[in-house]
Amino acid sequence: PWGYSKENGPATWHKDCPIANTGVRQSPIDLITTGQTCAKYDSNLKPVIVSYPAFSEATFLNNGHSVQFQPSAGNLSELSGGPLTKKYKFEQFHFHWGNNDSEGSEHRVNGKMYPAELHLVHWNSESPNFSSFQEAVGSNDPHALCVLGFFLKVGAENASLKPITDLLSKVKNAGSSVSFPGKFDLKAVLPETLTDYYTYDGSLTTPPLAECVKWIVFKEPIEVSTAQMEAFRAVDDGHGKPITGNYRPPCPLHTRTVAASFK
Ligand SMILES: NS(=O)(=O)c1ccc(-n2ccn(-c3ccc(F)cc3F)c2=O)cc1
Ligand SMILES: [Zn+2]
Repeated sequence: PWGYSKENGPATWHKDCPIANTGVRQSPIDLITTGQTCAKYDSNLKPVIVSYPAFSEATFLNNGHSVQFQPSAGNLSELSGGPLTKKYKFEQFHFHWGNNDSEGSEHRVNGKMYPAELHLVHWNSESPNFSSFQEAVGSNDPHALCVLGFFLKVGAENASLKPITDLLSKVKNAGSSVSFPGKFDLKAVLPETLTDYYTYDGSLTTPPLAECVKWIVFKEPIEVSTAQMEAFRAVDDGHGKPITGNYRPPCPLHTRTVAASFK
C-alpha cells in the first residue's frame, strides 16, 4: 500500500495511481506570491463562510498515514462563500506534519514549508450528480470537493486544538480509533475572519489523487505549541515507526492560475 517511506512514498504512487504523473491539476502546489506565475489578486473573492455547530459525536482515528476526525453522518456543518457557488457539507478533517519544525505542510508559500497543515474536507451537497461524499470523490466533477487548508506554526498552545492533540496518544497505533469524548468546537480553532486566502483547482493529495478539489488555503497560520507538535510526531504508521512527514511534495502548476483574495 502507499505511504510516505522511500519504498511506498509519493514518487512511487504513479504505479497504482497514474494520475500522479499524468495529472495536470495535482495538489499540493507551491503558492508563489511574486513574479510571473504568481497568485493574482481577485477583488471578487468574498470571505469564506463556515457554519460549524459543535460536533457532538465523532470518531478520531489513525489510518496509518494521518489522524482524522470524522463526525457521525448526521452532522450539519456547512461551507459556502469564498470562490464557491454552492453549499458544501463537512466530511472530515485531518493533518499533515513533519518530524521537525522546518517541514510538514503540503502547500508552501514561496518555497517555505510550515510544520503542519490542517485540512477540512467538504463535498458539494447541491450537485445533481451525487448525494454522498463517496460519490462526490468518484464523480469527475471539477469542484465536487472543497478542502480548506490552514498552516500550523509553532507558538502559543492552542487551547481549541488541545482536545485533539491530547487524544493523539490514544491513537498511537495505526488502525486505532476512539470515539471522541464530548463536544468539539472546530469553529474555535479557526481564525475569526476567513478573508485572506489563496484558491485554485487541484486534487486530493494522496491516492486516489482525484482531480475534483477546489482548494482554499488561508494565509494566516494557526499557532500550536511545541508540545502539541511533538504529539503528532509520536503517532505510528503501522510499521512501528512514527509517521515521518506525511506530506506530498509540490506538483507542477501546468496552465493553472492561483487567485488571492488579498493584495
Ligand atoms: N489531503 S486531502 O487532499 O485533503 C485528502 C486526500 C485524500 C482523501 N481521501 C482518500 C481516500 N478518500 C476516500 C474516502 C472515501 C471514499 F469513498 C473515497 C475516497 F477516495 C478520500 O477522501 C481525502 C482528502
Ligand atoms: Zn490532507
